[in-house]
Amino acid sequence: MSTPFDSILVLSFGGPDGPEDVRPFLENVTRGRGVPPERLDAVAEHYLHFGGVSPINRLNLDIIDHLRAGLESAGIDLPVYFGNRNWHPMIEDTVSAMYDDGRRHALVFPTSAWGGYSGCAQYHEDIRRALDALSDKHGQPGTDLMGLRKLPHYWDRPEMIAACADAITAARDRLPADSRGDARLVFTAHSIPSAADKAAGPPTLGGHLYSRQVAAASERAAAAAGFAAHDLVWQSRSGPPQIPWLEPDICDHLETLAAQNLDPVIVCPIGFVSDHLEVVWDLDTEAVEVAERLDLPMERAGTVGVDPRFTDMIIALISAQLQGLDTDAAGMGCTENGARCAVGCCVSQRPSRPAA
Ligand SMILES: CC1=C(CCC(=O)O)c2cc3nc(cc4[nH]c(cc5[nH]c(cc1n2)c(C)c5CCC(=O)O)c(CCC(=O)O)c4C)C(CCC(=O)O)=C3C
Ligand SMILES: [Fe+2]
Repeated sequence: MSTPFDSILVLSFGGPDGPEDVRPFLENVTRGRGVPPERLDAVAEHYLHFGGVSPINRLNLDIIDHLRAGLESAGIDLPVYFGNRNWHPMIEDTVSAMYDDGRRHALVFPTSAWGGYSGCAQYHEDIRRALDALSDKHGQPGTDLMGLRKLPHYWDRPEMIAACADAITAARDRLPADSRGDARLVFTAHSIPSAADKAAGPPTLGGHLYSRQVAAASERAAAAAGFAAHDLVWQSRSGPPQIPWLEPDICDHLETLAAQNLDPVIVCPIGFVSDHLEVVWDLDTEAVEVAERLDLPMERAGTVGVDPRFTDMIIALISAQLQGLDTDAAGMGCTENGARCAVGCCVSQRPSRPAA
């Protein structure tokens, strides 16, 4: 569909809004993906600890409020919609409502900055699912009805790196003045199965696109914050224990660091744009408990979603598209109607999901 863009869809992961949502939400997340029941029980507990409410929906609505205000100041008159992969508002319902409102060509902003199956390809699958649902409803191919163009990976945008560096500096300033100079900087992102990381990105680039992007973003943010050294670790692992995932885990790494010395640690969740459950539970609860047991002073840096530069970045990505940038020039991850970024790109490792 080559009509001009007439709307924006913010597309995210979704999270429960109350205790009764927790189980059905987790069922949606893990549909046929080999997450053991014990792990699901444990994760359900994490959500129930917060009354069954994930902060993610409210945080996304904040991002959308800022985006609407930013678009207005930039003189861009496009309505902003919100849809999720795993919980309400579900992308299928949102896209259907967009169609009913007369929207025919939307730009899709995903709340993941990264490549890889979970961070990019799965968002393309969400877009295809929504177009399929539209097709079922109207009896015509979804792509004859509407076009949806996902914006590119944005982990390397200068606004992101600058916002992340400032969040690190702010965390360092919260440490006691006499030990700040020795602080150790540790970046963390969501772990994924090692096989999924190996398969991440177009085959021509040799795989490992996700972990390489996270490593490169960490390098840049550390340098911008004035750190000569840093570590990169992973968090929130799920899946059966016999399957390798990216390591080390943040909590294991805190043990390793404490065995060396008790210099304070700054933990920067570079892998996430907002303080959702993976941050407030896995870092602010679990990792904090480990650090306290070890007597290791620890400060967690904020996430970038609340920084005005994050909004500026989304608007810059949108403006580039409004100026007629084609998908190839826009950067990796930008395709129309859920098309893969390249042949064989991020092919899912799960036999239950055939590669498109
Ligand atoms: C790379 C990546 C991102 C970053 C990119 C992006 O942001 O998209 C991310 C984000 C998120 N992950 C989230 C939550 C969950 N992730 C799970 C499971 C999994 N994540 C994976 C990867 C990622 N996940 C993987 C490989 C699995 C295994 C199962 C599968 O292959 O799908 C599970 C199941 C239970 C468990 O095992 O933990 C839950 C509940 C929430 C919402 C938090 C909230 O509610 O506030 C968010 C933003
Ligand atoms: Fe996840």
